[in-house]
Amino acid sequence: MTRRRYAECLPLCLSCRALASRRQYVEDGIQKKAVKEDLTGSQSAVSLSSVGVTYPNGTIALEPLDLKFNADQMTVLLGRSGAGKSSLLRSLNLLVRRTSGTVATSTLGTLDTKDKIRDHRRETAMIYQQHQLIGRRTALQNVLTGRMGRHSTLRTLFPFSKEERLLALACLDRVDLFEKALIRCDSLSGGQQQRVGIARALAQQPQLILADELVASLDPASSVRVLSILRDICSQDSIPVILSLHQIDYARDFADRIVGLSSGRVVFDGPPQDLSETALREIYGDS
Ligand SMILES: Nc1ncnc2c1ncn2[C@@H]1O[C@H](COP(=O)(O)OP(=O)(O)OP(=O)(O)O)[C@@H](O)[C@H]1O
Repeated sequence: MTRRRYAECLPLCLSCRALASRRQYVEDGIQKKAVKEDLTGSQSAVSLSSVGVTYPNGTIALEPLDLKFNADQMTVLLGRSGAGKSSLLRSLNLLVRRTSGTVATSTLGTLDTKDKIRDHRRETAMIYQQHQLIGRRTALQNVLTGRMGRHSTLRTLFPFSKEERLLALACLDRVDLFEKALIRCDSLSGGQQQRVGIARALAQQPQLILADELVASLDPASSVRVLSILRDICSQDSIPVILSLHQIDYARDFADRIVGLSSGRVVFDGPPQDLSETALREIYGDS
């Protein structure tokens, strides 16, 4: 970090430390609790009713299914390749066209209007396996892109406010990357990049976090770190986290709930301790 850039960042960094320690985020000068107060306890945060997905080429990715995902619950989707995990995740943020059924959230109700769908997408963070970061931009700049959806197109032409930069720094601090704020993302390790992706998701101030095979290309130590961070966010901020994994051991270690899919159908739904050999055969077959 050059001396000038460090000097620019330092006042923000110092304020950010205080901000992060109080676990409060700031948006447009108004302090907002990170905890989603209206998504408490076992109240359902997002639910699918009879949601089915058939792609235009006739592939049935999801048979009509009913699922509810609660706040402060980390749900892992397990299943063979092609079982329908990504299609389920994409149904939850309405990025895939449903053939049947409805999606509802506890704050917006049934997502049946353009406005509700836009609001839901804005409040749903998606974390991808390949990070989807801009390599030549700093970690801080990448995290700030999580704020884009909060502004009109015209507003995005202007620099981010100090409050938003503080929020982005607090999010980087949350994933232990505060010191890397001004480092280009293509200079970070794969695990660090994935943590920047999580910080960007947090900057979105989401009501729901979805993650598609986010540890697929990480080493075991980085995978455990990333999954631990997500689990902490889920329990401390009461944000439901739903992620697909291929590693059964990680599902057992980190999930509150496991949903097993096979050929677009739910064949297991329960806590990790109930994931028996029989259940695994239902999910993965005998091979
Ligand atoms: N855009 C698409 N058009 C047509 N078929 C699709 C499309 N996307 C997925 N599919 C098919 O739908 C089924 C479910 O795919 P999906 O990606 O949801 O499975 P998955 O469990 O996430 O698999 P993986 O673990 O390999 O990512 C598969 O048969 C797949 O080939």
